[in-house]
Amino acid sequence: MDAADMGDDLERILLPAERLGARLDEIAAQVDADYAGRDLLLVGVLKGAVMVMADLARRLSLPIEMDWMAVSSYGAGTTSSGVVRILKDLDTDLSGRHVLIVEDIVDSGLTLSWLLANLRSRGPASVEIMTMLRKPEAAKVEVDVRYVGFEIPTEFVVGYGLDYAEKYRNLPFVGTLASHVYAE
Ligand SMILES: O=P(O)(O)OC[C@H]1O[C@H](OP(=O)(O)OP(=O)(O)O)[C@H](O)[C@@H]1O
Ligand code: HPA
Ligand SMILES: [Mg+2]
Repeated sequence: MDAADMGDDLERILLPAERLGARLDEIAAQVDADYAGRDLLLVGVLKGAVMVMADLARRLSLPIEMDWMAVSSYGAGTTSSGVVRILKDLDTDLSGRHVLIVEDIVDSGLTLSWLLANLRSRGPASVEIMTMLRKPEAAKVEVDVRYVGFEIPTEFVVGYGLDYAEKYRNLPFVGTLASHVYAE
């Protein structure tokens, strides 16, 4: 799916695919340097982080493991309920592991602050966060994020894994939707 397939549903492209890829090249180089000589476990947060997890993992030279967690705070809407539920837990025992949580977006920060506390309670050697997008002005709680792709304005965005009512995850770019989409 690309912009041309969206008709008038697309408002504007915030981050084209080339910028996302170029930024991931830089972040992967940093992660490779920071975790050299250590065993790294990437924990992707389903479903939004699927694209960034796949694209980051492929850029790393380090051997890594990947695991997945599904938590939900948004349901089908555009604002966080603040209530986080585990829909799927990790298969991996975190004790003594170096963990890098991979996320598509930190918006209110509620999902990640909850997840960080949850994973830290499992006895890992370290837990850090990589997120492709962050909305600094939307933060309800401050979360210490080690690697940030881009800071974006407080607008609801879709694409590159991010959905509105489960749609638009397969756009290669990050963009905003025309207001009529939300009214339908
Ligand atoms: O900082 P916050 O305000 O908590 O928002 C960020 C979270 O919300 C989205 O997940 P969502 O619950 O929509 O699940 P999804 O990834 O399956 O779309 C997104 O993928 C983050 O996990
Ligand atoms: O801006 C957003 N778009 C899609 N999903 C989200 N989950 C948190 N913020 C967003
Ligand atoms: Mg969502």
